Amino acid sequence: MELELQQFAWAGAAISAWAALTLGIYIRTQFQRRDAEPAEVPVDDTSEPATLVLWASQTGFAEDLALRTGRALRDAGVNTRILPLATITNDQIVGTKAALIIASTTGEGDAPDGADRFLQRDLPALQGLEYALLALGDSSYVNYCGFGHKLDRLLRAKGAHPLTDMIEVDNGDVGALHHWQQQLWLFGGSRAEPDWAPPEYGAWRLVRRDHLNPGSAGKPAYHIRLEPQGDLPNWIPGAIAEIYPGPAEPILTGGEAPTLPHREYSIASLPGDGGIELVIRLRHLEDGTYGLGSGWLCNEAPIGAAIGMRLRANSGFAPPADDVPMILIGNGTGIAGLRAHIKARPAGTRNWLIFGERNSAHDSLLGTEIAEWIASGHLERCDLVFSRDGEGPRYVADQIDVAQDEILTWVMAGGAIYVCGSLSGMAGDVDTTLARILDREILDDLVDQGRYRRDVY
Ligand SMILES: Cc1cc2nc3c(=O)[nH]c(=O)nc-3n(C[C@H](O)[C@H](O)[C@H](O)COP(=O)(O)O)c2cc1C
Repeated sequence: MELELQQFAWAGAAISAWAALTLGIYIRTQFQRRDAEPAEVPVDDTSEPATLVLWASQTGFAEDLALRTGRALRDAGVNTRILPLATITNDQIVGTKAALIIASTTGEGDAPDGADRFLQRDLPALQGLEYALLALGDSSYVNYCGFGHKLDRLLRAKGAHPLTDMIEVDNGDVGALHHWQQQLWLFGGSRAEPDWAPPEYGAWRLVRRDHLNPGSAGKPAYHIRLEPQGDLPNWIPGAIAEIYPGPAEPILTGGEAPTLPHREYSIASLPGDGGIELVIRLRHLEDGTYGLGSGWLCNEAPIGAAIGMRLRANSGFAPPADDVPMILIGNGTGIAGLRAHIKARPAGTRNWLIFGERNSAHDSLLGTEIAEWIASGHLERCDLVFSRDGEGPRYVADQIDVAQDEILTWVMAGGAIYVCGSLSGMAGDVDTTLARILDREILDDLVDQGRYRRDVY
């Protein structure tokens, strides 16, 4: 079913100074209240100074490694506090023994959302602090481990002492992780811990592959469904599927070690759907071949094929409480991550979808389902923005600009903003527009409060 761009009511007037001021005060007050609560209570109530494990994560891997690191230290009896780098305060550092920092890089050498504020904060307690740094990255990016390097420079400049050289982890490299694990004994960890290994792939089956955009001027996108060969695991919206991008029988049943790097996709379904659903666009490479993961799932794997997949929680894109109004923003295959959230929201919750694609005639990804959500009131408001339809705002950032008064109203009502989709051309423009409407500092506060979350790629 085709959908027309929904008419939006707009107040017409520019945002008044009054609204911006009130919003600032409102969000700051909330921020202070939240900030006063400890992010995590240490498990052991000893007088021994705590060792900090700090993480900066965009899609959950650094956070996951921080939890493993913290657990390994606690198992060895070390008083450990695991905290996000983004919100660490000077008081939380004062009197601590050492800091183990795990930080990924996102964008083009950028800090994960909110974490760059650490670089700007006045933290005299860093002087003399001993630390170790694990930098996660992917060497196919120009700014390999860019944020890790930035952090390392800053820590040294502020007088902190590295106990070891920074360890770079290229695309989850197991050897580098073992290296980190071995260094934990310097911080009181045990040398007897078994080696960390990535979780094993579970056995799934490809049961459906529906072409979502026939006739599109863009590349084909598919709605893919996988069902488990054993028990269905549990997950919550935001979770990520790690797919083995090739024939999986040898690793699932033949005991062979995986030879290909995994590929990650936002999960579009809920456990109640009985399977994992993904929305994937077939990526065409310059040499005429297809992307590794998208080529396997969209083109090569026959229906019925065994698929190796493991799930990873992503607390950075975890759902808000039901009473929090939710603004969901995205484009293209970003509908996947948004769909899981929309489906999980109970009836009666306030949800606003702002979604962009090319042509309404061919690119209304999941258009029938979106129409049903509108009809049932599950979406209180829906703005579909088609860049090539030639009328109205062209991109989601333009629509946000047009609807800025209502965005403000939703945020002032305690709303949260979730963005899923492409980093270049969407998430960056959305971020700039939101910062202009709300003020950059307020947007940063929303990040700290978990009310501005992104799953962008
Ligand atoms: C959108 C995106 C941008 C990325 N940009 C970079 C980069 O500029 N440099 C780099 O070394 N790694 C980059 N990476 C790789 C991540 O750092 C790597 O996947 C890391 O394991 C993610 O950890 P996290 O889940 O804790 O965020 C990028 C990953 C994504 C998804």
